[in-house]
Amino acid sequence: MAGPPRDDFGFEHLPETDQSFENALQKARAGARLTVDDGVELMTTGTEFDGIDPVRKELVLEAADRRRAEMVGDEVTFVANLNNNVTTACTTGCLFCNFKNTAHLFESDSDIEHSGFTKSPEESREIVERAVDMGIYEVTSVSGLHPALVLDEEHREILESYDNPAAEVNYKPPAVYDADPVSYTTQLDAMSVDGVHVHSMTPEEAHHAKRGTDWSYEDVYRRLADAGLDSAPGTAAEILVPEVRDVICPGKIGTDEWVAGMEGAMDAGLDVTATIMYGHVENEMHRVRHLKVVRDLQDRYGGIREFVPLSFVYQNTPLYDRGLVTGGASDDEDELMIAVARLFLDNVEHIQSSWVKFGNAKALKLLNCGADDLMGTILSEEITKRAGGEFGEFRSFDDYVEMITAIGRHPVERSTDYRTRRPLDIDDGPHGPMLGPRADGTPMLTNQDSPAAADD
Ligand SMILES: C[S@@+](CC[C@H](N)C(=O)[O-])C[C@H]1O[C@@H](n2cnc3c(N)ncnc32)[C@H](O)[C@@H]1O
Ligand SMILES: Nc1c(NC[C@H](O)[C@H](O)[C@H](O)CO)[nH]c(=O)[nH]c1=O
Ligand SMILES: N[C@@H](Cc1ccc(O)cc1)C(=O)O
Ligand code: SF4
Repeated sequence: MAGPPRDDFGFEHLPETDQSFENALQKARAGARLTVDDGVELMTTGTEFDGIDPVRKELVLEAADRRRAEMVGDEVTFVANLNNNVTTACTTGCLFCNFKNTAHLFESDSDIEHSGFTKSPEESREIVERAVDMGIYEVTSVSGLHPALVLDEEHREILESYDNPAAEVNYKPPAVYDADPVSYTTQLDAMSVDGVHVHSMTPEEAHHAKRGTDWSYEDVYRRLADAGLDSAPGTAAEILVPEVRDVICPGKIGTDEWVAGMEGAMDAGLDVTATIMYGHVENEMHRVRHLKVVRDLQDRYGGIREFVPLSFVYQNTPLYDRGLVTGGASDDEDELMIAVARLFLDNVEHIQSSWVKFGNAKALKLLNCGADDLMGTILSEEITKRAGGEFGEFRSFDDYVEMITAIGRHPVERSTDYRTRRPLDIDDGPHGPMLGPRADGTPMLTNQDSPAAADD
């Protein structure tokens, strides 16, 4: 597993508890609320010895699978969606991320080649238009923290009023860059094609959208919602324990700020998701403490629609290049992450198995370890691919129906908030989306599969 360096960080929080595995398992089976120590016992299959005990692991997975069946039944959901990320330019420098390109490479006077992009609002709109024609329900959009990107023109005026905006508030005017991302509100408005659901603005991005002002997260999310935002992704969470963030993303907002951002989004009336990015330098105590932060937030607010465990994709990342990790999570760790998330988060209904991170075979296996959602069609992917992930960028509705039916579960197309659901029958193919604003059941085709491309 992620190897020897994990012991080298001098962490204060270690996977040590006063609980026993047997007690923790008994509580989990009885549906009692788990403590952090209970969670750590389950996640490690017992802290009294090193390594995963295969027999105990099966008992944890079984308990989680049973809990999933009790909480949400045998349906497996997925959403017809598109990822449309606006820019890869970022000034934050997280060590697990290969999505970003250093923002100064995008400046007009830089002649260093790079593989990044910045889309204009018009380009974003065209991309979303095409996907809405294909039947998508949702567009997911997450971006780097581009110095010219502002909430709106009022925000730009405030940032320009600083004496030295680049140093004080991480702002440079669009004229400095080859391409202008304009503003978050303009981009969201451009992506709101025919009322398609716009899922965007992580707490990190919301923090960027309020830099240099005294605006609250709620104010910012309200303005974003007015521009077309429907819900917010709870990425940027990584591991919500300061000593881990200090190692993997020292330039990022802290744990409290992430929680404040999520609260602001929910105060503004938006649904959110929550995530964990695991399998790097952190240990099981960090993972379960993270789950506790999410469970406490959900106790207070109730707006977290799903929890998404993102297994760290290590290949092309600075963490791996610099020898801080030697790999990602093992299969056992992925299974136990999903299972303990299901058992610990007794107040979050849906746990996502992310095929883009796990591949089909493991993603299906994880549906028997506590997960009940199989992500979305996405049509395009940059974060995982650029980090070295190899599981592609598209799953068709027929793929979904076949895979989910093959494991004896029931495929269901969902809305982002899970409130609208449409069961699919394997005998009624070919299958396509029905919930999007222009969806009519026609199968979605990617450029690669389209008849036009085949003629080339
Ligand atoms: C790339 S950022 C984009 C949005 C914004 N810049 C932010 O940080 O919130 C979105 C999320 O992708 C995930 N991510 C980035 N690199 C990853 C990797 N190598 N493996 C798994 N997840 C990754 C992280 O959880 C991160 O918060
Ligand atoms: N877009 C990606 C997701 N998840 C999006 C979800 O499918 C869903 O639409 C959203 O969470 C709201 O319910 N998950 C990934 O792991 N990678 C993506 O690129
Ligand atoms: N796009 C993010 C994942 C993501 C986005 C939105 C979510 O709601 C959940 C997860 C990634 O690939 O890592
Ligand atoms: S995770 Fe987000 S903030 Fe961090 S470097 Fe990548 S794009 Fe930038």
